[in-house]
Amino acid sequence: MSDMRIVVAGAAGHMGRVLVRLVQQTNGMVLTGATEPAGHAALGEDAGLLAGAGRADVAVTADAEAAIAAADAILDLTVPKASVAIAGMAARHGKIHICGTTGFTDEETAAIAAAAAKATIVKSGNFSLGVNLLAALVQRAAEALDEDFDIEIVEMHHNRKVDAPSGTALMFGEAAARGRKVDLAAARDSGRDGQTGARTRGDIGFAALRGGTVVGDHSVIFAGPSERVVFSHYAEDRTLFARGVLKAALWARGRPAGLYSMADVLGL
Ligand SMILES: NC(=O)C1=CN([C@@H]2O[C@H](COP(=O)(O)OP(=O)(O)OC[C@H]3O[C@@H](n4cnc5c(N)ncnc54)[C@H](OP(=O)(O)O)[C@@H]3O)[C@@H](O)[C@H]2O)C=CC1
Ligand SMILES: O=C(O)C1=N[C@H](C(=O)O)C[C@H](O)C1
Repeated sequence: MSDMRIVVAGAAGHMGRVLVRLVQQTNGMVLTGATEPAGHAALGEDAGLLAGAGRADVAVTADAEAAIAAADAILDLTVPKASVAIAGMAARHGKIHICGTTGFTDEETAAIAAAAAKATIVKSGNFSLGVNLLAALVQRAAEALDEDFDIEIVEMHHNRKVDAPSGTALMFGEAAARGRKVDLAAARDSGRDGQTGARTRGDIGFAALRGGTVVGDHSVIFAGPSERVVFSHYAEDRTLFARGVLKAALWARGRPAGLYSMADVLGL
């Protein structure tokens, strides 16, 4: 089989640079495109050199449409507006879109789901094996522990992060809600401040901390009568996420159009 042709969106970003490096180091893949929006300072630079790896002979371009048309897959950990546009391009050209961006509105989420009628999209708020395994365990715990156990989800990230709760925290919230057979939108309680009143039984609470260079810490706490069950995950390096993104891209090759999750990729 020929090498899979890969475009990295947001190639100058924190995750973009890690992805470029990993694609260059991975057998069976070749970097054919790297994008940033119009006016970006990195346009025209070599994506490999920008990533601190070897020369890739791929100049960063603002023409994402042409890059996608000439590739098999685009790896996209950017910003919500860009991801919606990329999903549309992937649909127009029948390509693979690996989407790890977080912070979508409901409308943006629906637009990406619609694009999956014609594109093969793997979308996840967290591409790590550990987080996806933990989500399955959280669902199981929420099935087993009734509403005497209050569910609270706490996350901490670096001070650049612009969305809260994190995509991962929301994944854990969805998993807990599935286990409890409730709708997360109805049970969700985020950002308590001031005279909040007592906690509502059955709510799923979220708290977001921001500071320093923390890559991503998450805990799901089941606080019950006289005991707490706590599930935690600590990301130590962004390569963790990039490895999952590449695994998803290889898995998606040859799959029909549709919206897939990392749980599908991992068979969880
Ligand atoms: N699912 C997962 O496993 C993970 C998800 N994430 C998510 O990935 C996203 C990116 O995180 P991070 O790398 O830290 O953020 P960065 O801000 O470092 O990188 C985002 C990059 O995307 C660029 N960008 C903005 N608009 C476009 C566009 N239209 N086309 C192409 N590129 C564009 C930005 O450009 P500019 O310099 O102009 O801002 C920037 O270079 C976040 O939503 C984060 O939550 C992060 C880690 C793991
Ligand atoms: O912004 C980040 O950095 C991360 N974002 C994802 C999220 O919102 O959960 C995944 C990871 O935690 C890092």
